[in-house]
Amino acid sequence: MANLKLKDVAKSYGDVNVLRDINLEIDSGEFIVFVGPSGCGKSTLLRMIAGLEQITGGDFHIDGVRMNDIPPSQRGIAMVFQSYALYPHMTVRDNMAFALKIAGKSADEIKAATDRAGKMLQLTPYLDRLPKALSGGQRQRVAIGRAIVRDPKVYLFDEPLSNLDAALRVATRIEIAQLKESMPDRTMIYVTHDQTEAMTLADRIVVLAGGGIAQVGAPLELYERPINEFVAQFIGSPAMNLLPGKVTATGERTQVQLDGGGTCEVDIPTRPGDEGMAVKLGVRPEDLRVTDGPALFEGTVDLTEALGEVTLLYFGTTGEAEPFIAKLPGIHTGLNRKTVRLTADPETMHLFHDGQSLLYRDGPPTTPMRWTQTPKDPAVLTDIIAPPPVG
Ligand SMILES: Nc1ncnc2c1ncn2[C@@H]1O[C@H](COP(=O)(O)OP(=O)(O)OP(=O)(O)O)[C@@H](O)[C@H]1O
Repeated sequence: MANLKLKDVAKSYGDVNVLRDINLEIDSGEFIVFVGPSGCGKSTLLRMIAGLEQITGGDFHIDGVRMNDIPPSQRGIAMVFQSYALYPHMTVRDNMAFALKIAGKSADEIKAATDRAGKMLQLTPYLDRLPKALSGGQRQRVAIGRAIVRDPKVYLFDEPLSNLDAALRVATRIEIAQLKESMPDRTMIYVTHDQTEAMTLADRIVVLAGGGIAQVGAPLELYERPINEFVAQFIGSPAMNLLPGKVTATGERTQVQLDGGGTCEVDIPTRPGDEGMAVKLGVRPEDLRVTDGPALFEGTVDLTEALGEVTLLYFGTTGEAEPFIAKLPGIHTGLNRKTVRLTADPETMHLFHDGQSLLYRDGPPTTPMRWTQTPKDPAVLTDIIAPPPVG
C-alpha cells in the first residue's frame, strides 16, 4: 500500500521551468496514467517520483514521508523503461534476480521470487534463455519481471510498450492490465503517448500541458467532460471538431448560431446576458450523423477513409484550419465531392468560451455523467450470457 502526494511540485533546469504547480494525490492501488504532448514533462515528473531527477520546488510524500531527498533505492519504487535495459550476458532468471542478489537475499528467496514473477508473466519456459533469444514483447516482460521480484509499493512505467509492434503492444497491454488486477494494492504510474493504453489502463488520467496539469479524471470523465479545448482535442481520436459561433438564446439549453451558417442546440446551460457571447461548439466526429433536417455543418467531402467498422469523412482539408471530420458507423463509399449535412444530439456537444468549457463555469459539474446512466437492459445481458436455443 502506498499513497503519493505531490504538493506544488516544480522542476526547472537553470532558468528553464519545465513543470510548476503540480498538485496531485494518488491513492494506494490506483493506476495513474500521465499523458500530454511531446516535451510537456511527463517523463521528468515520473523521474522525479523515482528519485532520478531532483525536485526543484514543492514537496513529494509517500505514505506521509517526505521523499525529496531520499535516494531512489529507498523509496520502495521500481521503474520499467521503454528500452528494456536488460543485461545481455545474463539469463532471464539472472536478469530478474540481479537486484535481489545485490540486496543480499538468500538463494531460496531469489528462486521463489523469480519463479513467481516468471509464472505471473508467462516467462517460465524462457528462464534460462539470454535476452537475444527473446521477442521484444518477452524482453519487456522480463523488464517488468525485474520490477515484480523486488515487490515494490509503487510501479513506474515510462512508455513501456512503445518499442513493440502493434500486435505485441496489444498483447502486452493486456498483460499489464492483468498485472494490475493481480496486485490491487500496488500503486502504478504509467507514461504513454497511446490513447488506447491511457483509456484502458487508467483509473485516472493526468493530462499535462504547458508545464502544468490541465485536468485529472477517470478516462470517460475526460472524454465526456473535458475542462478546456486542449483536453477536448487531446482525448479522443480523431480529435473533437471545434466550430466558432455565438450564443443566440440562453437557458438550460443553449442555442448557437455557427459562423459557418448552421445552428444547433446544446445541453449546456447559459445565463441571461450571455446572448451574443462568442463560443466554440465542440462536437466529436463519432457523435455526428447525416441528416436532411437542420444541420450544424454542411460541406463537400474532400476525402473518405473506409476503415471497415467506421468511415471517416474529411471536409476542408485544403484550407489552413484543421479539417472537419465525421466518423460514421459502417462502410460508406462514393461520397467524395458529395455535399453532406451533419447534425448531433444536444447532449453530446460541448461549448467553450475563451478556451474553457462552459460546463465548468460554476465549478465542477455535479450532474451524473451520461456513461454512468446508460441503462443496462437485463434482457440484452441475458441474451449475451446465455444465447437462446436455436430452433
Ligand atoms: N537535462 C535537461 N536540461 C534542460 N532541459 C531538459 C532536460 N531534460 C529535459 N528537459 C526539457 O524538459 C522538458 C520535458 O521533457 P520530458 O522528457 O519530461 O517530456 P515528455 O513529456 O516526457 O516528452 P516526450 O513525450 O517527448 O517523451 C522538455 O522540454 C525537455 O527539453
